Amino acid sequence: MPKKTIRDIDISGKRVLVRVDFNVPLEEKDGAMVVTDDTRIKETLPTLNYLIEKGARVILASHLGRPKGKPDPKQSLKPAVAKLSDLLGKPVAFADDCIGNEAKSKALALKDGEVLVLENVRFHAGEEKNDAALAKSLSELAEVYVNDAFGSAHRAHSSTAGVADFLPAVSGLLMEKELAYLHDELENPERPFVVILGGAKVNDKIEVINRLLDKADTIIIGGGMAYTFRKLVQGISIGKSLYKPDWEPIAQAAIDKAKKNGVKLLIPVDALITDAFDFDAKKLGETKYTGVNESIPDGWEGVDIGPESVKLFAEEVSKAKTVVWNGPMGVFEIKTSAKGTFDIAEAVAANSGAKTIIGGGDSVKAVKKAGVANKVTFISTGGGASLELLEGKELPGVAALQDK
Ligand SMILES: Nc1ncnc2c1ncn2[C@@H]1O[C@H](COP(=O)(O)OP(=O)(O)O)[C@@H](O)[C@H]1O
Ligand SMILES: O=C(OP(=O)(O)O)[C@H](O)COP(=O)(O)O
Repeated sequence: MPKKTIRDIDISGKRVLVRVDFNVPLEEKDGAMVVTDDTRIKETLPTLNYLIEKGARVILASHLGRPKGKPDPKQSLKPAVAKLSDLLGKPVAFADDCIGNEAKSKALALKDGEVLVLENVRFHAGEEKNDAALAKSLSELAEVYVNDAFGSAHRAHSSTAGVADFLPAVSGLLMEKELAYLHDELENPERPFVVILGGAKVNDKIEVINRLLDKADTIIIGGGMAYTFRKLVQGISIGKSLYKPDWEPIAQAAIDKAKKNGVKLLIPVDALITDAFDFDAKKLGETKYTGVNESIPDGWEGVDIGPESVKLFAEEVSKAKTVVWNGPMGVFEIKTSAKGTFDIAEAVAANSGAKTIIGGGDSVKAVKKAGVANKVTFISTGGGASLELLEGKELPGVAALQDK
């Protein structure tokens, strides 16, 4: 059922609470946090400019990172505010808490066309629990709620879903664009349909594989979840690579279902490994490639796929007619472990005969860093959200909005 958008309601002069997904990659530079990929901010500009032109008073809410329900200066939205102000070419106000007196008085002080950003909603433990009291407090800042956070639409949280119980709720233009494209293009994808999964959010994504096995012809697995599969299929030991015992039965069920459904499940056959990994300092210790199907020694961990895996995956990608990719193949933020991700980005971009869709905050950053973003068909701001849409799930952030 199509949802009402900001075009369907009168918003001039109204205070409008817009949930955006400004969960952008940050890096520390000279002691300050800076945005290293502004795609998610840029993509909200059509909505924000529309609201500004119509004279709405715009209040933006977002999460950033996973701060575990309490304030963490490293996960503040302030760097995103600086970026937004540059992009809009006007000042943007900021409130240090998403609810409370400061947020209220700053929201009430807004004039037509002015913009206020609220601090990270996940600084409150209620956000991820979809706490009604938090949703109500957020709703009291505004007269209308707009959800433009496609990247978070698979989360049923206070600011993505709960708040819609208290305000008229419609979709923003980015949300509308993402849903229209992904829904239409992926309903009956041209085959072979190849899905590439990677990244670090294994808890979220490993569950998705099961349902994608009913849709895709090939599923390629790289990134953090590959090691559980390699342990099971190749019988190798995986050192201290990303792994949880809970993932084993889920991976085994996927392996069995792939066989039953005749879906090709491709996993890496080699890896770049390191004996020390400090993500914040962007540093690896000693690194080396393993041989094919070789175990990873104790104390070492896989941080990228190796050259033989790249060959295997690229060959499969070259034969596809539709490719959906979410999740980097390795820790691409560090130069030494970026090659696998960049090589796969090149392989996806090289298949000009296929529809190629890349989704997710970090995946999009990786494809841009690889310099091939203009060669893919569609860039989505949502990773988990696009996968859940592809699975056929109803996204709670969309379900909460008014039908047309
Ligand atoms: N083998 C690995 N070990 C640890 N982290 C990894 C590994 N492979 C990829 N990553 C990390 O995964 C992160 C992105 O994961 P995720 O958030 O799931 O992707 P997206 O934001 O595109 O949805 C990147 O920061 C990358 O460094
Ligand atoms: O970055 C996001 O998702 P993604 O990594 O799947 O693209 C969204 O902002 C959701 O963040 P979350 O996975 O911490 O809920």
